[in-house]
Amino acid sequence: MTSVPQRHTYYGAPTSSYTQSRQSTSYSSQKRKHVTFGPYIVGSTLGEGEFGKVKMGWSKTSSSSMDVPKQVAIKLIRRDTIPKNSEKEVKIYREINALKHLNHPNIVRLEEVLQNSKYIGIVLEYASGGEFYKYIQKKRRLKESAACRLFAQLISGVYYMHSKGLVHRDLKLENLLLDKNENLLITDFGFVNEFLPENELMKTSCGSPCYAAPELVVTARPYEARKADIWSCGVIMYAMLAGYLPWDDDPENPDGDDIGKLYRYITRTPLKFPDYIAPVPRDLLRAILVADPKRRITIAQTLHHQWLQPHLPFLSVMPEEWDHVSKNQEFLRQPPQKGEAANSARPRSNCSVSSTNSKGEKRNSLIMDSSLHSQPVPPQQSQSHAVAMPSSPSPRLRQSPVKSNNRHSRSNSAASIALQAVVDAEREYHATHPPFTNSASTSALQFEVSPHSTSPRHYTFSPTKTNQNIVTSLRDSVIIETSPQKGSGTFLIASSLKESPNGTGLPEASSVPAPSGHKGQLAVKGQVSYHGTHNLALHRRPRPTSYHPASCSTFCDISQVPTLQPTVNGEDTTSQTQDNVNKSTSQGIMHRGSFSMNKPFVDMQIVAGDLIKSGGDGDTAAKKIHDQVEDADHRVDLLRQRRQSQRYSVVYDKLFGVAQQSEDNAVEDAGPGGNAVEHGAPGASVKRDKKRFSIMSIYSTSKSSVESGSPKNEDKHRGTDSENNHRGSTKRITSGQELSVNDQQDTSRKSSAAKNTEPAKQASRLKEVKTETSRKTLSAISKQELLGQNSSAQKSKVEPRIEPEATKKNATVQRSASLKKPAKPAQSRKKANRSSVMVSSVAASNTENARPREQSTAKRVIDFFKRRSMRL
Ligand SMILES: Nc1ncnc2c1ncn2[C@@H]1O[C@H](COP(=O)(O)OP(=O)(O)OP(=O)(O)O)[C@@H](O)[C@H]1O
Repeated sequence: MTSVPQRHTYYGAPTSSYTQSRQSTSYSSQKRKHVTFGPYIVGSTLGEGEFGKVKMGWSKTSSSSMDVPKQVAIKLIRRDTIPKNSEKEVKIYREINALKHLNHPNIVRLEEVLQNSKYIGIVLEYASGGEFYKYIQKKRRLKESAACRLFAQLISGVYYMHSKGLVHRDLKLENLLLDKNENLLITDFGFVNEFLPENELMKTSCGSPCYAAPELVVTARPYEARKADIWSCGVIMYAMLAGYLPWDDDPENPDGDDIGKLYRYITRTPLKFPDYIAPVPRDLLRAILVADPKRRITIAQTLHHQWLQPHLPFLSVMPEEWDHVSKNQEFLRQPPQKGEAANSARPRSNCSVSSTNSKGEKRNSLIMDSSLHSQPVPPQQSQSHAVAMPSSPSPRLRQSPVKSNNRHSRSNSAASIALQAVVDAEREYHATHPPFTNSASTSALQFEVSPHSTSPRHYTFSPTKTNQNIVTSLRDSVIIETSPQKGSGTFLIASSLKESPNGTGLPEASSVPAPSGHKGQLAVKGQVSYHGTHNLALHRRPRPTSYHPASCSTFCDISQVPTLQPTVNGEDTTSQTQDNVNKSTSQGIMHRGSFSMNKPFVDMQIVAGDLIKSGGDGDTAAKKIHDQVEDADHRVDLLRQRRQSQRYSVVYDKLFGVAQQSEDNAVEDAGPGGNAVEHGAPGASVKRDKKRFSIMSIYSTSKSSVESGSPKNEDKHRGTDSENNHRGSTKRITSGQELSVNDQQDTSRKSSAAKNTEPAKQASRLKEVKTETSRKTLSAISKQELLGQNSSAQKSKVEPRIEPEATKKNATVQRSASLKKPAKPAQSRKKANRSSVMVSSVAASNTENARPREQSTAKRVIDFFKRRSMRL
């Protein structure tokens, strides 16, 4: 099974009381150094791409001491690896310029772009849900409802992008991430390009073989880029539902390495479906995955396909609405921080994060002909898109609640408020509609043109009684209103929904034509159960992201690329930034032709230092993280002290030798940073994380051993090296049951004999009798100890059920961490859960209960020897 990186969750700052108590002592005395980049503390590596590493980052500043530092993903690109006027440079600038213009909840948000003498840092919204393809791998395939929701998000994002005149051209599972609420985020805009209404055909064949539309590969003719994006969306949809890629079963080309063969196969072989894909999604897939781009469904038609009907309220939000909402929301949540430029205001975000650590596995993006098709050099004004502060926030937005538990909502997203509105509408819709009723009632969608005399680009918000009405104006000055009708079970969409003849990508008129040749598919009446239990084994091994390395060479004719602008120094940037802030205030959305592949120097901020280490003084985020690390250190110290205090007694070591060994592992593994990983401190390495999980697995074995409660069970674990650890910990719990009283007597006899060698030689027979007596006494103590140990083992067994508050909290943390671990069979997952509980109980007994008990035991042993030597 493919391994999915282990995740850990950041639970924010330590509790205030703890922070306060530690602040005064350790923090001030010991300044930790953090790697920083501009205003961010740089943490662990999230992934690696073509351009370099993507690092986790924490904003150093937060508005109050209780605020959790904002997390971001920083794509760090070494400047010396980007040759001037190279394809690489173009890709980077493309990405930055595109992201600057895109404000959609399903498109990764660009926070800012920073640079210093060594690096360019693209600061992005942090996608804590990880990579989408791993999510599918973990689940094997998605349930239809989940796939539908995520596909709706994908389509909404792509539609938005197209409406801005941009095409992604490299849509694939690997370029999709998930946020903390499992919402989709489109990322990696390195191949993005602008299409112009009068010239929207492109020549550059880019993308990834398995996701690239056939017209990109089989012909050299210019292609319609939007249609190519739709094809890729179809492949993604198929992968979500099937658990593997379409046309992935050519026996002559099993790995798809031969791209020529792959595309011949694609164009000649009809699309096949596993039987668990229901008719309605099949219909959509058949409409999308049409080799002839002219016959392929448009994105506007896709929006209104029956399969996406449950998400129509969401899909009906117009691009302008996203821009408007996002601008307002930015304003509402980003009060400029002290000493910060207005355009670098950083929104606060809540942090439930996980870390993935994937190596760049996706180097297969393909460029077959990178000559840009008579692409005019974008006008200079296009570079003037700094973050703008809107004049006044919408009062409606201020009132809108954002509920965290909604699926479409992202509390830290650019447009979560609007999302919230559509989520509510969707919920309303779901309440009155059984999910995925497969009837031919497309007429249930009633389209109604409501002409409105508002001026172009004028946004109208209806007075909101509830969040269920979203009124927005279209470019052609028509109000679109989505209003689920209570009671009637009818969903009304009043809109113009016209595909604009100039290719702006707006939806087509009221009737949604069924894809040619597939009308019959829609006419399935009655309810169809979609969630059949078909056996995946019938199909080929699912390869959701099986990826076929490009067999053709990747090249780029950079002679066609517009000349890049010279590097701009910091002073210029400053003056231009202000200028552009002023300009962009009036720029709501991106105008056609404003996209630029030139260096986006406007938004770049110059940051001091080259990923320098800086002191954390006065740095709230650093302080919090430091405290967490301190906390970990402190706990480790306690463990070490405890261990040392136990060493003075040979008998003690003999009695608890195995337990000590096991604990040693724990001490080593829970070394400084072990806890830091748990709390997400910067620099927490995956290695440490692994160690933490290995501790968990050790205790997992212990637990099962305790549960079985028999030495036989323990024997099963004997054998390999790795199992020896398990064995050790098993003994820790079961030693009381395993060691017989006789063994203990022997042990104590030997140790006392060792101590008594000298006196014994000189002693008379009378003394030997005394020694015999003392041996008996020791046996008695050993028995007592043994009983104590047994009861301790029993206690560990019971403790999970009667956890103190702190322990419970700990257990919850551990549980959630282990649940996020790689996909495992149900049984082993259960085991992991149990192990989490064990860890917390053992930890609790280590720190609280066990210490006083062990000290008194040791004292008793010492006392015994004292008494004995006195007697001797
Ligand atoms: N915003 C983000 N949040 C979390 N992780 C991210 C984010 N962006 C990127 N990553 C991680 O970093 C990895 C590499 O990022 P990305 O694909 O953007 O780099 P790249 O250099 O553009 O790669 P590519 O070769 O695909 O263009 C991703 O696979 C993902 O694991």
